[in-house]
Amino acid sequence: MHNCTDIPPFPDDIPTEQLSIIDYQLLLAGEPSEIEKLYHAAATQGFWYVKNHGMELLVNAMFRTAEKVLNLPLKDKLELLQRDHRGAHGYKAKGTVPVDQHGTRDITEFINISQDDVLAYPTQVHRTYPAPLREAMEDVVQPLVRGCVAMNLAMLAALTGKLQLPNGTLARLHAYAAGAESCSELRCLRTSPCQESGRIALGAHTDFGSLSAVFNRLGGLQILCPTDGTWKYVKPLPGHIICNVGDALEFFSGGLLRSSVHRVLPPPGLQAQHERWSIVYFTRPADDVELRPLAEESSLIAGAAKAASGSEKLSPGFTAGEWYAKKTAKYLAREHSLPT
Ligand SMILES: O=C(O)CCC(=O)C(=O)O
Ligand SMILES: [Fe+2]
Repeated sequence: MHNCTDIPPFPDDIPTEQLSIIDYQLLLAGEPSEIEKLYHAAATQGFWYVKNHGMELLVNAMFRTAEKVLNLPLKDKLELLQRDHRGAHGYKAKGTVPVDQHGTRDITEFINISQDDVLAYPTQVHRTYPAPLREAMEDVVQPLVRGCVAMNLAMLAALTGKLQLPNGTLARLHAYAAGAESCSELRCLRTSPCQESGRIALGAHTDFGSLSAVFNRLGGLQILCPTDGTWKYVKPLPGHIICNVGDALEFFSGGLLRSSVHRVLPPPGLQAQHERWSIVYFTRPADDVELRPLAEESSLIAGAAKAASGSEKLSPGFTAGEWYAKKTAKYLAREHSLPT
């Protein structure tokens, strides 16, 4: 299922959001039109594709690793359960989170792998992981996470300039001093096949951090379109990463960048009979970074934050670590009452 040629095509008759495609190599070369395209996408839809990232082989290997991990017996996976905000690195079983007002549960399981643990491996920072992950750590997980860190830092650097912040400002908020803890992580998700119409696999949410990079093969990801308020699919394109802005970057930018609401439905059309796998890498600020507009560092951001004044949304009064804990608390509380 991880080979794009094996899967039924994404239907061409469903509402689909057109996203900009950013060429990672042009971005690295500092091409002004590419940087402008990225900023525009981040400020309007909050989502875009990235091509020419050079990580496709690692991504395929990570899908194979994810399959081995999530195919472990449920009792082994339950030993990896997320426990609290610190232990949000770990396993979330399917059926633990209500996805609508009737209390219908999600149909997606996932495991969160802490970036701190990956980069420090074999030293353990937060927790241990099962054998299939440990075995792939050096050849697959570490190089993939390093590639994602580099890509997201390159995009943050480009956005730093467009937000008229001094060079290095956003990078600094995501630099984890030696020994400091971060919430950045790699997530592997599996959604059971489902042909029930209207079923939601993963409920509507925004991402907590600054930037997310989504690798998927089958459709199902939808964004709430900012212009007309309707749900639109994001079509997976072979070799392309789907990237999006998270809450932290919306706060830092005084609302200039958009953390868009999204959700996952079972794959559309003929794809619905297949299991859906995806991998997401989340870049999050260091735990102690305060979430608020960076108004002192940029008059552009100061102006935007002022124009949006009254919107508590932009200064929630939390650090990144507290924000993450608050947002995860809702489903961590339910982990121990799994439906059978
Ligand atoms: O599976 C996907 O395509 C997206 C998953 C997602 O939005 C998330 O895990 O935050
Ligand atoms: Fe998400």
